[in-house]
Amino acid sequence: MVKHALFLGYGRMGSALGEAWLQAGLVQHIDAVDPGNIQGMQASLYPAGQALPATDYELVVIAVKPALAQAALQAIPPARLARACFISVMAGVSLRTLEPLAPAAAPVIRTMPNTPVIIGQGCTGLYANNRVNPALKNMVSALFSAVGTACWVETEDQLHAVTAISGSGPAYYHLFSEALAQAGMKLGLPPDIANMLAARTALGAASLQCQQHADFAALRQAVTSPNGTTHAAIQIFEQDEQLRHLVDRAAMQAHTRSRELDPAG
Ligand SMILES: NC(=O)C1=CN([C@@H]2O[C@H](COP(=O)(O)OP(=O)(O)OC[C@H]3O[C@@H](n4cnc5c(N)ncnc54)[C@H](OP(=O)(O)O)[C@@H]3O)[C@@H](O)[C@H]2O)C=CC1
Ligand SMILES: O=C(O)[C@@H]1CCC=N1
Repeated sequence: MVKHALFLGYGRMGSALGEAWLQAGLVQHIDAVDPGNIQGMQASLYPAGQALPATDYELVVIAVKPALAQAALQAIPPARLARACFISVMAGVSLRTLEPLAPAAAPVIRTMPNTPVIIGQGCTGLYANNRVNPALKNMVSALFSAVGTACWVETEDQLHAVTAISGSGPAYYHLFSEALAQAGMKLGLPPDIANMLAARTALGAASLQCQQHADFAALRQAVTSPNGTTHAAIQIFEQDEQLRHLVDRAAMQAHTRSRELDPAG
């Protein structure tokens, strides 16, 4: 168990992780620096600039926007961070940028979670610098497994792909659900029924996809009767592979943006 953690940024992602870890008893106490007016949290909140308790933090989680990483870290007295392991959830920001902001030889772990961590259904890609020993790796695996599924990637560069697929991915599914529900309304369904059908269909389909050995194409084919209604719809999506090309382009754009977010370039 982590006794004392410091969070820099306690917005959507920081608070989702911090509050879940406190709730699960994986972290005993959190001090969170955040200028926002955040209410109802178990963590002790400190507006940016206010003095922190004289504690040696074991864990520092950096959950500010990428451009604020340097300012947020440099505002903390170095003595508080001397023994800490650093976890970043920031998109794009590389170890090359992060390591000089932490004490020399500090263990630094980059992570890319996604919003379903809020309900314990997230998935997180993880990558550690060479100062992270196996015990620390296990501890970090346990933290992120407590909010969903966690996997270590082999290269730091792969985190850009994790960001493009699962970090940003929930928004893609939400957009598809918006479009599907709107189509339902155009076809005469009341909004509450159209929204419920879109959401429940996403949940059911995702649950099938998460079964062991699931084959996405086979699952699609199981819905698609020859010359039936699904076939009629899929023909539109698959015309000139338009949907696949669109998804490819969108993911590539997110990947490029992730690279651009690193102040080290
Ligand atoms: N949202 C997502 O789906 C995901 C986000 N991430 C990453 O998480 C990070 C945070 O994103 P998210 O939680 O969505 O953003 P939020 O804006 O919800 O949270 C960031 C928080 O940091 C606060 N903040 C601003 N400046 C400072 C400072 N100097 N010191 C401490 N806190 C500060 C902000 O306060 P204020 O608003 O008052 O400025 C805000 O509450 C980003 O780097 C993003 O790449 C990673 C994966 C998924
Ligand atoms: O949009 C973003 O930049 C962040 C990173 C992944 C999800 N949200």
